[in-house]
Amino acid sequence: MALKNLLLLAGDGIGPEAMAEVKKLIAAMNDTLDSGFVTDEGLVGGCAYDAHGAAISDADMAKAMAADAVLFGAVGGPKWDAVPYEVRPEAGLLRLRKDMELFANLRPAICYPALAASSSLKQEVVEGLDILIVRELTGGVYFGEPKQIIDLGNGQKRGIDTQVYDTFEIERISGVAFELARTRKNHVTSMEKRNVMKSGVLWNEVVSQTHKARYADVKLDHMLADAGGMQLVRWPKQFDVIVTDNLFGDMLSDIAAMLTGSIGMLPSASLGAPDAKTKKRKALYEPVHGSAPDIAGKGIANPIAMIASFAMCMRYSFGMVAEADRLESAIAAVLDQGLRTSDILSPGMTEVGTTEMGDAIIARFLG
Ligand SMILES: NC(=O)c1ccc[n+]([C@@H]2O[C@H](COP(=O)([O-])OP(=O)(O)OC[C@H]3O[C@@H](n4cnc5c(N)ncnc54)[C@H](O)[C@@H]3O)[C@@H](O)[C@H]2O)c1
Ligand SMILES: CC(C)[C@H](C(=O)O)[C@@H](O)C(=O)O
Ligand SMILES: [Mg+2]
Repeated sequence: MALKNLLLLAGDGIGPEAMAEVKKLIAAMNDTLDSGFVTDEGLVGGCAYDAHGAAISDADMAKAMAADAVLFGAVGGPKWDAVPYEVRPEAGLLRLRKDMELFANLRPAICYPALAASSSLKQEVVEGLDILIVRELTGGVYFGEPKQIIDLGNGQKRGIDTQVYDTFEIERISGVAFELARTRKNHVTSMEKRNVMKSGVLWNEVVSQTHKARYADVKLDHMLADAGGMQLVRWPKQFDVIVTDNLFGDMLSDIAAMLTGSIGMLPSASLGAPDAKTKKRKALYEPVHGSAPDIAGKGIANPIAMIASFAMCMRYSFGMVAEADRLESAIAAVLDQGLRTSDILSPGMTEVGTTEMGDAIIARFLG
């Protein structure tokens, strides 16, 4: 059996706490199922800055490029608030995305039945929710130039970020969304702000052209991104796949996270294009949440987003669909059993910490 090379980048704050649960799962899978995972580890974020003065070292970057898949925890925290912008913790994640060309970020928001009653929204609004946000991840205002602060010399400064999208970037991300929609409810909603932004006008045009040329069988709607945010909270079940740019995708996926009960529930996959010869794609899997400095070190972080990110890794990087399904079912079963970390706690449920939640999911998965 071919070995499966994983690079683990746990990062800062609750990143290492959540990653510890996935490490236990990987060790258990190797022991009992002979899964053949080989892991290496590296530093990213504030811990990498402390060690090397950079948010990720060239050596760890090279390991990420060579791995079959990268598992990423979270980066950032107040300790590094004052470090120079170029080497801030988040720069490590952005470099990984850019250098690995991970243009497609899949952020599924699923409301597990056991959590429907504990959402901040009404039960009927979120019950059975299963949507997928496809976020463009290597373009837009995150990477557009110029990006700078200019001193205007009159006591004023000017901060500039630039939103840039080329046709091929919009074509390839909308292609991913249409392909995935065909495996789901066959419905894509594209979100931009064509009423204000030129890049929004182009986005709308290219998504429509791609649809007409290659995916006319898929239902396509367009929505202004601000209205999309409102509709996500009003009646999220109207959506199947949402395709949107880097910044809108960042914000809309945090909104979608709360539909599932907590940001501690939302996994993601960041994928590159398949290699022309090997068909393998570079990939990084990470929870949508951050390093949660307010709860770091307390042993109470919800590890489900990290564990579910590993399920996505098995599905998308290794074709281990049965195992991925079983892991997701184990998460659902443990929630059905009433176990809750504090972020998803509701009356009558049993509060557990990060380790107990991880142990319970692993036991269900293996049992
Ligand atoms: N992918 C990443 O590494 C990533 C993503 C988002 C934010 N960040 C960084 O993380 C730092 C903190 O950002 P923030 O506070 O805006 O966002 P955050 O996601 O870290 O936290 C927001 C809130 O959600 C809670 N939360 C998050 N994950 C949780 C979990 N697994 N279990 C329980 N509760 C959880 C936190 O306690 C906090 O109250 C910043 O430096 C930010 O740049 C990193
Ligand atoms: C940490 C930060 C750079 C990142 C982003 O803005 O993309 C995060 O918020 C995310 O959602 O993955
Ligand atoms: Mg975000």
